[in-house]
Amino acid sequence: MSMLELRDVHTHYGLSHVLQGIDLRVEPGEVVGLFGRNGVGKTTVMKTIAGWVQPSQGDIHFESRPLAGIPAEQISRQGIGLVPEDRRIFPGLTVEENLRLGFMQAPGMSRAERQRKLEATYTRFPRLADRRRQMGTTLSGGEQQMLAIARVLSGAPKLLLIDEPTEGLAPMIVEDLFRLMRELTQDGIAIVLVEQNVHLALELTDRFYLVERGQITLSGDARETTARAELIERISV
Ligand SMILES: Nc1ncnc2c1ncn2[C@@H]1O[C@H](COP(=O)(O)OP(=O)(O)OP(=O)(O)O)[C@@H](O)[C@H]1O
Repeated sequence: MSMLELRDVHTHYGLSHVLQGIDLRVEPGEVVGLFGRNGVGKTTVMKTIAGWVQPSQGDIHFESRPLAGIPAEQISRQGIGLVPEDRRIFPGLTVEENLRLGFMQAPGMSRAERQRKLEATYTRFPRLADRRRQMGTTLSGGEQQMLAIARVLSGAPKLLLIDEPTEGLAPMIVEDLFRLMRELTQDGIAIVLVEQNVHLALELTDRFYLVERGQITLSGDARETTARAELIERISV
């Protein structure tokens, strides 16, 4: 069994049938790209995996355990971290307080361990270290994205779901973010990435899925030239 498996997953918002039978898998350490136009349901796939919304039908398994119907906090404790599109930096809290809230997701961590993790986070994200006493919401867009990722990482996820991380960011920051995501995969973390910049995302992606109207209509190996070409063609029509 794969690390994560979705079988015939359906999700509704009220009467609106948004996901209409999603089948998807993620292997350990793999980067999976989830592509598609606006409004086709990519964010809903991510939220359904993380338990932020509940599927109305279908099975989701993470490390062979069923996830569907389990509360979001519990899913996060099992090792799935969602970095949402809107970043959700807590207003009125400093960078460090935002990070400390992330540690609360990690089960059974001692105070000393938490402090060590915090220092390790600052080593990986020096810009956050410089700004640790600054209010989180006063950071630049790129720094807020880093903070959102750092906060989720403090829960020690095995699988990260990252939703449109580069939206509205300057090209240099986008490069930093991709460098960071590459480092995370080298640490063995699997990633599901939703990204509008398909060409850039494909450089990091091992396998991809194309979502159209709540269904997966194409999937493939991102390293294969023909599969990549088909994806790019399908997305640009
Ligand atoms: N909370 C909600 N209540 C009702 N409808 C919603 C809700 N969230 C999303 N939708 C609708 O579900 C559909 C899929 O939205 P979703 O955000 O998953 O798409 P997406 O592919 O991630 O789009 P985008 O690239 O624009 O973020 C859209 O039609 C959207 O309007």
